Amino acid sequence: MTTLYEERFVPHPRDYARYDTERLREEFLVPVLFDADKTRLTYSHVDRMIVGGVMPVTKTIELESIEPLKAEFFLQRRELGAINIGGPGIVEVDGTQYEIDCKEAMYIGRGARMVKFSSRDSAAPAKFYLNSTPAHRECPTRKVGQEDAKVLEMGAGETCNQRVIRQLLVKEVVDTCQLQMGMTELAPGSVWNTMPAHTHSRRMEAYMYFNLPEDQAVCHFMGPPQQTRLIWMANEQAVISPAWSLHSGVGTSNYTFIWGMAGENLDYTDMDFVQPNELR
Ligand SMILES: O=C[C@H](O)[C@@H](O)CC(=O)C(=O)O
Ligand SMILES: [Zn+2]
Repeated sequence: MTTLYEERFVPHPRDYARYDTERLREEFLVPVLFDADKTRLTYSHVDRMIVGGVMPVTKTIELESIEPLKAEFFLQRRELGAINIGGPGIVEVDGTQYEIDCKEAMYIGRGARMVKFSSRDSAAPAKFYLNSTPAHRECPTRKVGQEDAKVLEMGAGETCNQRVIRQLLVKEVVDTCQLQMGMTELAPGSVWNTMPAHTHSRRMEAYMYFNLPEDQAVCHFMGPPQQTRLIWMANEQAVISPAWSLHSGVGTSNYTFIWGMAGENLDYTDMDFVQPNELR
């Protein structure tokens, strides 16, 4: 088997408040995404988002359907975003090849039957981070490079949150059903992401931290703004943020992360902000 998957259910915020460290990690943390020549998927029932990783080293890896989808092929009723965080890679969709370099994205619309991932050089393998959500219509498959991104400069050195947000799969850039994805890069010396924090009960979100030195960590905050908890995270791990949860983090160094959202709308700016002094 080249595809390993896990299924996760939807925690209720009242139950979440009683979880201990281990239970919090079991429900929300996705500890391993990249495994040589394998696809790893976590099917979350939170907006049915699948969070995963494909790391082709010596082989070409085909995207396979998994049992919970009860589908003939993975994208029969879904759309997919893939962002490469490794060496130069190739994504092939129904016979058409796309060169996807580090920090470049691919949007693959519903109905694509054969999706394959490979690396240019097995010594510097590609690592494709995946987010997939149910789709009600077919949107065209296309590559989204760094130059296509909508760029936002946020934060400041004084508040240790200076960062650049690159919106890759957003409605201004590419047509999607419900998926949105992008990448946020912190400036050296800046460590806080998504501060001031926010919630958006219209959409769930997943964060995947990378470019974090192996001996460093990100302390990720979650929960309703008046009842937060934390999850310590390592490089190349993801965390699921249900619609009732905020999502913010502080690192022991700077880092980059990929965010992906799905749900009610495609309005990135639709957020309910919470100021730092209002958090509990
Ligand atoms: O709803 C939007 C998402 O949480 C992120 O795009 C926020 C983010 O990258 C940041 O502020 O650093
Ligand atoms: Zn958000």
